Amino acid sequence: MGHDAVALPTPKISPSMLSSDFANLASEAKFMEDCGADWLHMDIMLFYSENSKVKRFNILPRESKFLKLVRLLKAFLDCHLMVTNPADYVMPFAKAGASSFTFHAEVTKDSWPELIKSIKSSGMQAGVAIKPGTPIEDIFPLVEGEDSVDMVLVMTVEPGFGGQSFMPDMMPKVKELRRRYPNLDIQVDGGLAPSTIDQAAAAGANVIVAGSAVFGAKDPAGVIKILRNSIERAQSSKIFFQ
Ligand SMILES: O=C(CO)[C@H](O)[C@H](O)COP(=O)(O)O
Ligand SMILES: [Fe+2]
Repeated sequence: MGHDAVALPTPKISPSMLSSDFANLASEAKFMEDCGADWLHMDIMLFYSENSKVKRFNILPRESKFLKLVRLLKAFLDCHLMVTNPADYVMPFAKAGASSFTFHAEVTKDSWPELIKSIKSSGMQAGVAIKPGTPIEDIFPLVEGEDSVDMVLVMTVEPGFGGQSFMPDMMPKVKELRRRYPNLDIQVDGGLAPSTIDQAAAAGANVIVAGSAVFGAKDPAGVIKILRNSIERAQSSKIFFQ
């Protein structure tokens, strides 16, 4: 099938709640929806804490109050789990109303198929994330296998913090994914902003996480529009297939 016949996945803008006012999560979520957000991105970080013994986490997995509030808004909750034991989080997140569950490829090599199966059978979409140092080839089996993921998240910063600089050298990974899988949801996370979005769009990303660029803007709705327009432009020109 030529690329002209391929239905490219729709652009989705997913503001990262990591940059929101945690004391007012529900109203911040509603505000993002009003600004045109498609999804809401939630970061759950216990990744480093378990190794370094530094307890650092953002939204407690068992604290489902926020998830329930957002469920009332019928938002799509895009959950990015930077945890070393993602299987333990599947049921709590499914029960709390998460829409998608993205785990890190670096942590669960032995149990990928079981993990994906359990995420999907509990009613969530499954995603796999890779850190900047992880080669893209590592996750091809997860996209092609019988129990395959719905989305690949290419980290464009080292996981851990909002407000870091976008890593353009991650774009060849995105480009390779888009070339191989024209209709896969490809997410980029870290440092996405009006100044960096065109690089991600040209590489073929269609799901854009942005925290500081959206929440720190005077006009968050305007920023969301700029991000979306860039993806739409790249998709209509099919620049990433050239
Ligand atoms: O996963 C993350 C950090 O590990 C965040 O989603 C990401 O950093 C978003 O923040 P920003 O857009 O400000 O870079
Ligand atoms: Fe994230």
